Amino acid sequence: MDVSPAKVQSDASEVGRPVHPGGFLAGEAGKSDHVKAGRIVDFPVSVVLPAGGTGERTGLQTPKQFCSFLGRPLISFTIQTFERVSWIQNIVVVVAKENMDMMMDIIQRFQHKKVQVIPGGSTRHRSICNGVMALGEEERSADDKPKVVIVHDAVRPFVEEDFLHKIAVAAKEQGAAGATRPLVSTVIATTSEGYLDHSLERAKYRASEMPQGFTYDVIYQAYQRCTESDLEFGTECLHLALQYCGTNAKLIEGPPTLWKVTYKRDLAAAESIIKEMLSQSTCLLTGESTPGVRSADVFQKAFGALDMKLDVIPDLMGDNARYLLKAWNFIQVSFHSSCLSEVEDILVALDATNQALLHPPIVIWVHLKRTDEKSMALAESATIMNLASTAKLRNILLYGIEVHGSEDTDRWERSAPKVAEMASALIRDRNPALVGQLLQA
Ligand SMILES: Nc1ccn([C@@H]2O[C@H](COP(=O)(O)OP(=O)(O)OP(=O)(O)O)[C@@H](O)[C@H]2O)c(=O)n1
Ligand SMILES: O=P(O)(O)OC[C@@H](O)[C@@H](O)[C@@H](O)CO
Repeated sequence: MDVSPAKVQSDASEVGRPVHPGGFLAGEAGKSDHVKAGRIVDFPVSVVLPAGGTGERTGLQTPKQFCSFLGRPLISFTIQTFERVSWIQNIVVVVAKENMDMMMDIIQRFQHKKVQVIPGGSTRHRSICNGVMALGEEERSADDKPKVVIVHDAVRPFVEEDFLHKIAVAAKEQGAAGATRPLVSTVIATTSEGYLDHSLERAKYRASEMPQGFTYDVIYQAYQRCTESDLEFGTECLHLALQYCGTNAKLIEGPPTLWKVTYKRDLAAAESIIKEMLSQSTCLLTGESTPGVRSADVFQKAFGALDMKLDVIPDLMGDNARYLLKAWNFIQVSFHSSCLSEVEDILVALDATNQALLHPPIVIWVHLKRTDEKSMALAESATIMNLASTAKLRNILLYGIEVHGSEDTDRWERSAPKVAEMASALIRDRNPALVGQLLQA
């Protein structure tokens, strides 16, 4: 299936609630202060992200690292996770020559920092080798060279700063360190005729994952000394460190989120996790209206049941403006169709923060109508459609939910849970096809 880099359509089925992977959400910014969090790293660390593959096993024309989710290529999520780590000095992204221009465009579009792009090789080892050599280039002064190099597949977007810290410190102490995961399937050896020769005792083995860390000298020497056969057929950097530098890597079991996007199903799983992460926090703007305030408890209960955080505030004025940088999603409860101006204010404020490109927010207008109010005139429903079309160009998705008879307390109590359920579904599903629609609760 030829998927344009612009989007990956998938029927991402829930893959279960993910552990919070990686800090690619701006809200994690405070956590990247390693000093405050007790993560002291007093030596220079660089990263090599091999991204020079073609992703054949996905069956797609677009290499998986460039497949997009919610308008953003997978590799951009991975880069952002690393660039947000303050103790990482620089990131070398290794891509196939024919993809270097596209990679530069991605860096520019998503304003990635600390990133250098270099050409990859015909195999993963050759690409990683190119990345390591680039860190040691002549023009870099001796103190520019890193003490530790973290190597991480660009198609493993969900890595956490805590784990990176463990790998970096272990690599500095031991010379090499690697992430492992328990084996899910037993490993068996086959005869040349394709029959079972023997099976390995699974408890004694682990899956080697990424990130891996090395002192610069170890990984540099390992690639200087390894053979052409290693470069052509090898898949394990830790092996090169042992074989050519006598360095036994420290092995650290990592979280389940370290998995590598390899097959098409992994793209769907990655999209589902990214959506989950972007839908975690929402701000309910009740205004000063009684029904709006009354709806708070109902929404809190509904969102809480879905493990979605909901903060309730009257508006985004004053100190509450901080939510524009913090929460990714907003629900504006209002009475009159004229209150679309409140929605417009949110859209303008969100646009001004320039966050939407990296963290596309959802804005939902909940319109509480009194029985005597006529249904929105065509012009008014066209207004929300127009607003939504403009907002979508800025990666902001706007939806509407209309509730009738809200002055009738009982009726509102009955419909509020439904409204909350619809709002949480819109936030989680983020379907661009529904923007501007005025759903009826
Ligand atoms: N010549 C290569 C081959 C792979 N990689 C990178 O190494 C990582 C892990 O490799 P893999 O999952 O095998 O990626 P592909 O080789 O692209 O996948 P496939 O084998 O399905 O083609 C990926 O980020 C991939 O882009 C690389 O930098 N250079
Ligand atoms: O073999 P592939 O190119 O699919 O993926 C590379 C993986 O082998 C590698 O990332 C880990 O096993 C750690 O070495």
